[in-house]
Amino acid sequence: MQKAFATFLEEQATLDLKVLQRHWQAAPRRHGALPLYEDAVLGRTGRAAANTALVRPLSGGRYEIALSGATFNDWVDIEAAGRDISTLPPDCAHALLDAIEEAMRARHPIHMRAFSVRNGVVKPYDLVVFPLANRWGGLLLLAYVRAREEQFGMVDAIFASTTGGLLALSPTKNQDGLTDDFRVIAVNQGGADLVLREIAELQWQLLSDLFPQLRGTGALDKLVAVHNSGQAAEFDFVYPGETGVRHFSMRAAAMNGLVSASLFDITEIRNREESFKLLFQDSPLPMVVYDPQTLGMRDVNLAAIAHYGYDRERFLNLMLHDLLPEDDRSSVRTVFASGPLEAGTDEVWRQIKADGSLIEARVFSRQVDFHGLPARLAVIVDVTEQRKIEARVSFMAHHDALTGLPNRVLFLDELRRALSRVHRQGQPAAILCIDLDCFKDVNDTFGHPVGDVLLQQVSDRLRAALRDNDLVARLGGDEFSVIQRDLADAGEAGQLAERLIDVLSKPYDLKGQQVVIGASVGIALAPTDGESADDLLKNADMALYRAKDEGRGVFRYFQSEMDARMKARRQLEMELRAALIMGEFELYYQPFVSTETNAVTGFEALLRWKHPQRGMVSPLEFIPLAEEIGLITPIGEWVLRKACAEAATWPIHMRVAVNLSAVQFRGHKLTPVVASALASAGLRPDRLELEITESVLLRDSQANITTLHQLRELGVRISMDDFGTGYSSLSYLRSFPFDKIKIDQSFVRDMAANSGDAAIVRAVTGLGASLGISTTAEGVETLAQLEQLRAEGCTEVQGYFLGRPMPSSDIPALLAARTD
Ligand SMILES: Nc1nc2c(ncn2[C@@H]2O[C@H](COP(=O)(O)O[C@H]3[C@@H](O)[C@H](n4cnc5c(=O)[nH]c(N)nc54)O[C@@H]3COP(=O)(O)O)[C@@H](O)[C@H]2O)c(=O)[nH]1
Repeated sequence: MQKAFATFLEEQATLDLKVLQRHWQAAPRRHGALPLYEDAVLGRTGRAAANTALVRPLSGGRYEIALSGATFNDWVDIEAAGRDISTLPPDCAHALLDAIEEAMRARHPIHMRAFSVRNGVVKPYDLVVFPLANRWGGLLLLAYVRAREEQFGMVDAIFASTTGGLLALSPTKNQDGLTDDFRVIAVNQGGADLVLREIAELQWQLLSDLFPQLRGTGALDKLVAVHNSGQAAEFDFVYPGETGVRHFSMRAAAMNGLVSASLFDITEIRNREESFKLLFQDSPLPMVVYDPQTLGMRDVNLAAIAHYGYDRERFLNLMLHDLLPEDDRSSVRTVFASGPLEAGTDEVWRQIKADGSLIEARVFSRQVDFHGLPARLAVIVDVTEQRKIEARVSFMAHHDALTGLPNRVLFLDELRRALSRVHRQGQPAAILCIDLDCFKDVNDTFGHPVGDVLLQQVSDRLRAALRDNDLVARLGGDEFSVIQRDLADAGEAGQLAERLIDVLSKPYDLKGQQVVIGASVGIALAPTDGESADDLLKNADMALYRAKDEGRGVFRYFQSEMDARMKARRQLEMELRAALIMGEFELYYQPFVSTETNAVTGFEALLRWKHPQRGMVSPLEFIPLAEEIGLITPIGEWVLRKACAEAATWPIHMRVAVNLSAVQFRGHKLTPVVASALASAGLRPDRLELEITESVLLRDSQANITTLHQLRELGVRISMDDFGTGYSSLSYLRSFPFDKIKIDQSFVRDMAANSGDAAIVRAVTGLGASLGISTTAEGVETLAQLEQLRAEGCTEVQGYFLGRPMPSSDIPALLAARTD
């Protein structure tokens, strides 16, 4: 019945509003202006008059209520006529002003929903504002309000909408008349959801019946205390429910004999806190929580205590920057306080431990909530060891392990830096390349460990001889290089070179061995001798090459013509490599003849290079280069195989002599190669004579003598070439039992004129005879020389007089001619 009446009223009101709207629309308008108040409203509002108010604009954006009906006054809860709208209750004033301004802008009636709140009850209204013209000019506005049926209490709204639990609890007494439990009077949906029940299941029930374990949590006692004391309280409790342990937070207040309580599930927060605690305290990584404002420590984990060595109490009294050395504190304070390290940092901080030792650490920090306050959690990764290793690796990458000097990589970096300084400041610099003379001999004679000591002593001397501004590096082997910065003139580089040669030429004490070596130096000047670091180094190296070439123990400045020579050498090197592949080598054969029978006893194989453009190239030109670049090994093997193969076609008593370079003795491959050459050719080993020079006995002498013995075991003959030209030829005869001594052609050439040479020839032949070693004299160019050698008892002779080196094709003719 009541509902039907309400609907009736609603319909009436709607009708009234429609009437007003129709009048406003139907009213005449002049020139599109708004309808006049007199035409649209005056005497036409009828029943709606109670719901309306006539509003008049004042100056300064203010509005006054000129007339107001009873329903309108109810809405604003005041007699509105004659009032400035701004003095009405704010809920109505705001709604009215919004609608008025909108209607004036739109020049059209505006319909809005407005609310009034009285005594916690919210009432919705329809508010319609009609803009009108005033007959005297200006505007008028008609405001119409109509209450809507629905209305609701504010408390109900909050009660229904909050997801937290809200409860109204009525205390119950026990037999002793004391409050010890509560009955649920009201509970919202949020509360029911929290405890996983329906509202109907909870209402009017005792808490202890609903939640039997609640008493054990202490929560019931606290509610009783709130009721008894009238004091509100806030507390947390843990409830061991059917679905697992849950954490709740409760706020309770006593109210008119009831207790109202709000309940929140804080299980997730507590779990998060627990896992944070677990991750924090049990983490093997040192961690601290600090206040981003004061940098004071809030918490430290066990790993941090162990790592820094402070006890917990002392640690917690520290500020974050107390962990840093004095010098770093001010800058770090800003960095850590502003907290730019959200995702971690590449920066490494120095830190001090309780015992004063310094560590290096990376600090990763992020914002955390610590017991409800903003804080930063810093994870500390100690990188001290890693940094030491990195530093060591970097040092090793840039320094020579034996001497500790910068290596080639660092040297070139420094050279580039020096060069840009030269370009910037215009003051020249010099690069000095130093090579030790006779270092190889020391190594070969005394072994590598002694060679290493020598290199260390050389490094020390070089370091000591230089200014702080200069730099010395070991580029490899016995090669050192110096950067001499800020030269006053080019002469300074020469003076330094002289000083270095002098310093390095002084005797060394190597594990009790007194050794003297020398040094050669090549100098290139920046910027004149090269644009780049590589060019300068290359040119200094070229100058060094020249210094070594010109007698060692000297220094040479780079000159541009050296470059041309070096280029020519490089060209030769390239062509030499190609020659072997292209088959441009040939063997010529020079006979040696018995002084006793005048018969040819064999031939010496002599290498020739038939260059497609340059013609025949002398071995004197290319063999040293082939030795230097290691190409002599394959070339020598080719000579051996070819000579053996051709000798196998000669009369059976004839031998072939093959020259061996000392380089061919390296690598222990010589004996198998000789054996293979003999086997492939089918040549009897005693028909092969291997000629060696003293260089074979100088370098790696012991290993080479072993190889000579192995060759001898094959049945091959070994002869000593160029005898008498070396420093200790006689001593070589002691080190290996040679089959033949070849007297150097320099003695033969001047034998007639120089009695000294004749005496040497006589001594060598006599020595050979007494040791049972045959002697061959080289370079016999005249009959007189031949006769003299025969008279001295020389066994064999060789030279242009007896036959020049010839292609193998000429051998049959030569042999035929000599037997005729
Ligand atoms: N490791 C190798 N060394 C080799 C090989 N082939 C040659 N050589 C060495 O090259 C040097 C120069 O040799 P070459 O130009 O062939 O000169 C030899 C003869 O032509 C020359 N000779 C011979 N008789 C005379 C003479 O009466 N007068 C004169 N002015 N020169 C003469 O002497 C060179 C032979 O010398 P040697 O070896 O000491 O017997 C030279 O050192 C060769 O050894 C090779 O395959 N491997």
